[in-house]
Amino acid sequence: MNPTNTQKPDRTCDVAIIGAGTAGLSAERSARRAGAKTILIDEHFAGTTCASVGCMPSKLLIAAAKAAHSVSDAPLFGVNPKSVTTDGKVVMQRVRNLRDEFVAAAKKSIEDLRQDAQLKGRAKFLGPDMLEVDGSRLRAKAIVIATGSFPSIPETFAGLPNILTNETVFELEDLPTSLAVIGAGPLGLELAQAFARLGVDVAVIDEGDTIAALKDDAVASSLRTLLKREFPLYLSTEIKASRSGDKIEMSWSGASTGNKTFTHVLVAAGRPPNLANLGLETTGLEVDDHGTPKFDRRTMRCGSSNIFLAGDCDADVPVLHEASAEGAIAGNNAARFPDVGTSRRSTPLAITFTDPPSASIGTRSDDAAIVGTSDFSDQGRAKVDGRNAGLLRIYADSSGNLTGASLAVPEGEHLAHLIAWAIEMKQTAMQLLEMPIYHPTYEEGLRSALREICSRIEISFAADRDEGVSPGV
Ligand SMILES: Cc1cc2nc3c(=O)[nH]c(=O)nc-3n(C[C@H](O)[C@H](O)[C@H](O)COP(=O)(O)OP(=O)(O)OC[C@H]3O[C@@H](n4cnc5c(N)ncnc54)[C@H](O)[C@@H]3O)c2cc1C
Ligand SMILES: NC(=O)c1ccc[n+]([C@@H]2O[C@H](COP(=O)([O-])OP(=O)(O)OC[C@H]3O[C@@H](n4cnc5c(N)ncnc54)[C@H](O)[C@@H]3O)[C@@H](O)[C@H]2O)c1
Repeated sequence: MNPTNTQKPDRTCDVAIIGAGTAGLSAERSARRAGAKTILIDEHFAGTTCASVGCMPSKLLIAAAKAAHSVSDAPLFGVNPKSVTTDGKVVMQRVRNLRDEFVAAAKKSIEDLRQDAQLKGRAKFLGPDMLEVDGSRLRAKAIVIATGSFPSIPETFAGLPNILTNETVFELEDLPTSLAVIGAGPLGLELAQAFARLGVDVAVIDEGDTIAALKDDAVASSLRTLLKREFPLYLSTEIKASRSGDKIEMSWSGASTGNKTFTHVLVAAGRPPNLANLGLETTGLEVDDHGTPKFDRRTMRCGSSNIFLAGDCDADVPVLHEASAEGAIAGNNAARFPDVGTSRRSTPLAITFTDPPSASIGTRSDDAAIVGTSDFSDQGRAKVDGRNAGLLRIYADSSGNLTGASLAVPEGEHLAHLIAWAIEMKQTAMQLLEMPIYHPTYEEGLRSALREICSRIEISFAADRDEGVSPGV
């Protein structure tokens, strides 16, 4: 660690937290609860990314798309809605109105802090225990960095008109006419499908071949097939963009070749950590190849320093519940510093809210893992609802202990939680099969995968248990 900065501070505290997002707010609460005098610093105090430009506005747009889709799906059931129109201005206004309510709730938790526990301005390290915030110096015994992430915009889009990111797309007054979505990660796919279902001419283009961050090729392939019924998805391509009047001409080559002019482009090409210009070079922290400080995810501590990381800025698991968990670990340890404790981390769980939703749960321990598969094209309840498609794969070790899963199936967000909780509770495939499952439900779809795992490890069923697998009855 670099030596302590010897300049005289304007203020002092036990724990300074940089960033009032989900992770920073959690860190502040946790440090305060542990008895520390805290100061929470933010450039804007504009509400969290989740509430303002992330989880909540994206789910509001998806909710509108779901309404539109259920109408377009109605003829399948013999229900024929008369003429249906989408009022894009009303769609976007509702997104913003409810988004503003979530933002107001996030801001309220900041307003509730003591006045002397908040500091507005951009923070920069002057040394490992000293920050400069808009010209004033703050010394802290321990510091939590919770500065979030920012949208990466590839060079090819520089200077072009109507280039959107998650930070600007929800400000559109009306739905765009056409939209190229760059990136087939969770962000790109969620918004691409939502806009497509609301009548926008959408295409998704990605330089890689992964979709929705899924690592299981069979599940990814199943989701890819389903999404391609709704909009073109061009993967493994090199992308070029140029101005065409007030529009953007996109061309791509590689696994597929094409070009098309779009009124708007949504760049969803990842969100790297927000760590530039933070003065990290004055801290002496060891950084990885991307410039992110190395840290222990059980303590959130950077090396043997007094500095902790939390949330998207650590580039570990950039989802909300992990930002909140990391904030609590970092804040508690910062307050206890140097008496730092280790915390258990929960089973990895990431969900992408496409339809069907996809999810990655736990780990696929190794190549020898036993895999059980459920094909939802024949699942009873899914057939009833006209949603019978998708694949679910559960992984177990050689004793049948559940280790992970990957899925893209209807109601997948709920099934993903059941599997994650079963893994947390160290359940085996057989133990999960012994749980009550009501009929007819999507949960019944877990059974084929679990039974396959049991049969592979040659676990025989108890004589008083039914071995049957039936899609509907
Ligand atoms: C479109 C979108 C949809 C998403 N959907 C989901 C979802 O459905 N489910 C899910 O779990 N996750 C989702 N996420 C991810 C989730 O939003 C993030 O993981 C989470 O918001 C990260 O919180 P954070 O506290 O790390 O960062 P933020 O909330 O971004 O907070 C960082 C704060 O640091 C401040 N800051 C930065 N630098 C400085 C500095 N130098 N000085 C002072 N202040 C500074 C910023 O002003 C900001 O307030 C989504 C993300 C996006 C973009
Ligand atoms: N449901 C959720 O939890 C949810 C939803 C949306 C976003 N998020 C979070 O938001 C963050 C950003 O999401 P994301 O989907 O942008 O990130 P991501 O990194 O998962 O996906 C980015 C995609 O863009 C592609 N890409 C990168 N550079 C490119 C280029 N120059 N040209 C073409 N394609 C390119 C990558 O190959 C990748 O597929 C992530 O941290 C994610 O966890 C979460």
